[in-house]
Amino acid sequence: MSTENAFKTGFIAVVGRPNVGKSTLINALIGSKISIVSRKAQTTRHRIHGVLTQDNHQYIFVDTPGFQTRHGGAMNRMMNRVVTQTLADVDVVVHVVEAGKWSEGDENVVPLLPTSKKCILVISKVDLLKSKNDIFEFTTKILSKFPYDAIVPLSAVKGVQLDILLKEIADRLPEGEPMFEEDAMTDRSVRFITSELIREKIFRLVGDELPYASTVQIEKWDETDEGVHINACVVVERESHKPILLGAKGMHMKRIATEARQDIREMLDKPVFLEIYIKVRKGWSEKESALRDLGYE
Ligand SMILES: Nc1nc2c(ncn2[C@@H]2O[C@H](COP(=O)(O)OP(=O)(O)OP(=O)(O)O)[C@@H](O)[C@H]2O)c(=O)[nH]1
Repeated sequence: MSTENAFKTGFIAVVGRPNVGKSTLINALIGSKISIVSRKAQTTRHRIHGVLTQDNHQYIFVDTPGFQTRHGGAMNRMMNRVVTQTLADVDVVVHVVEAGKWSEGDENVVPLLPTSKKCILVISKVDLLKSKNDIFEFTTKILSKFPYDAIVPLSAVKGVQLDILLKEIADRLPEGEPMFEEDAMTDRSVRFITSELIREKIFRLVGDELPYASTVQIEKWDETDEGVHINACVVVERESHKPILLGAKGMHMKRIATEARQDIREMLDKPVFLEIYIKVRKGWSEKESALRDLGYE
């Protein structure tokens, strides 16, 4: 029997084209970056991005890989399959679009939205709008494309309307006991998170030029009295990817390593010595078996 104060727990996927502000939004909702990382967990159904437990609600945000539209190949097909499977299996989908900016990338997301799920439209970055009136016409246009359950304009950076979004999500979560302890530690290995942190930096810096054509393997992990010595190897598809990743005078690589080292250090809370190499493995994203070798399912 349903009671007003019953605990509600559910899975939430935050989707949208690159750069609309998904990560910023999730970080603003669930707190600092490190707390997301430390709560990363592997379940049989989902890769968990982070968990927020508040009042009598547990919001479990799941990872959804980017929607690939520009590049063909096995990687692309696998990515879209993962997206469709993930969305079929969550309780609430949050589709993020950027205020006043609708592009082909957004258009491509719409057919992947499941009609059988609760789907909330978030209009992000409203702090950048010159006039709030602009948003009305923009929103009306989007509403003709999909039967959204709710609309929330917000700014993750300014912290505007985040509580409203949480309320809209909460209203749509099913009743159920919490699945995670408030401070549940990771059951995904720190090595995996380390490789994800490096990968994140690569995508931030050169993602447009190297879309999904790289992966990161941790080749050495030595814990000593002075700290953790880590050797990581970035596997790219072609020789021509190497200079992109390196950047002029190795500047890209240096920045990737510096930023990744800071995050890893924060996560492990001890000194980190990080070396990153680049390896070329021809056509790896075309071969599903090679993908599996490298840890993709
Ligand atoms: N002004 C403003 N900028 C924002 C807001 N939210 C995100 N941004 C900026 O938008 C850019 C992209 O944000 P991300 O959170 O990385 O976007 P994303 O959708 O996760 O991007 P991908 O990881 O590429 O899919 C960053 O420079 C953010 O600082 C916001 O509410 N206001």
